[in-house]
Amino acid sequence: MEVKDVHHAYRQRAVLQGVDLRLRAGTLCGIVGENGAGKSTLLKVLSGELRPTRGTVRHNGRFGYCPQQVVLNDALTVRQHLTYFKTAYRLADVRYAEEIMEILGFTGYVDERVGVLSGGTRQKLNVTLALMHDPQVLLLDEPYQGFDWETYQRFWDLAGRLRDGGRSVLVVSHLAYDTERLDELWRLDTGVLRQGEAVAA
Ligand SMILES: Nc1ncnc2c1ncn2[C@@H]1O[C@H](COP(=O)(O)OP(=O)(O)OP(=O)(O)O)[C@@H](O)[C@H]1O
Repeated sequence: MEVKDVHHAYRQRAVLQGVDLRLRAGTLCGIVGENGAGKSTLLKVLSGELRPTRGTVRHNGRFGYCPQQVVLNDALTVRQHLTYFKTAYRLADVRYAEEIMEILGFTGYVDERVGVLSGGTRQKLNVTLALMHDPQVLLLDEPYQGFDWETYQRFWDLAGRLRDGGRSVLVVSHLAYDTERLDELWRLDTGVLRQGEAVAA
């Protein structure tokens, strides 16, 4: 994915002011920034949900986006969500989704209605739906919000595995824990990306 000179403003409020980013295959990249720095706005622009006021975003291949706001239907079960997305992604089966559910530890909820799930479990489903078509470029907005410690660790193991398999993974968060797991760390500050502190290989 290649991002060049991306700007975005909401009316008078300039949020992105010249973002440049090259996300290579097989990299796990983190973007941190304070609340309101524009991280979600940037991911919305990268995913195509928002059109930048200036600049370009180019990417090849399958693409996955996990938004910060969980977009689920409370009336449907977990299984019904998988079936719906299987059709949308034109998948032959949901085996890979089931594997992700196993890793994130919520297979026991497959027949539950989403409306009764805890916040953390809803987020696990949110992540699973963004991943289940095995995207080459994966954009995750605050993906581990609400995760317990073990799930949090498993999430990072999964992200590392995807990176090792040649996927590009971009994780956005206001917290920069576990930066040693990242190949690249960027800080969104006054509308531009600046190099974060060096990350050991
Ligand atoms: N739809 C909108 N209309 C107007 N202003 C907006 C809109 N969405 C976001 N903003 C403003 O743009 C700025 C950046 O918001 P954004 O949600 O991208 O930040 P963030 O870095 O993701 O924050 P957080 O860490 O709190 O999630 C904020 O000042 C916010 O109030």
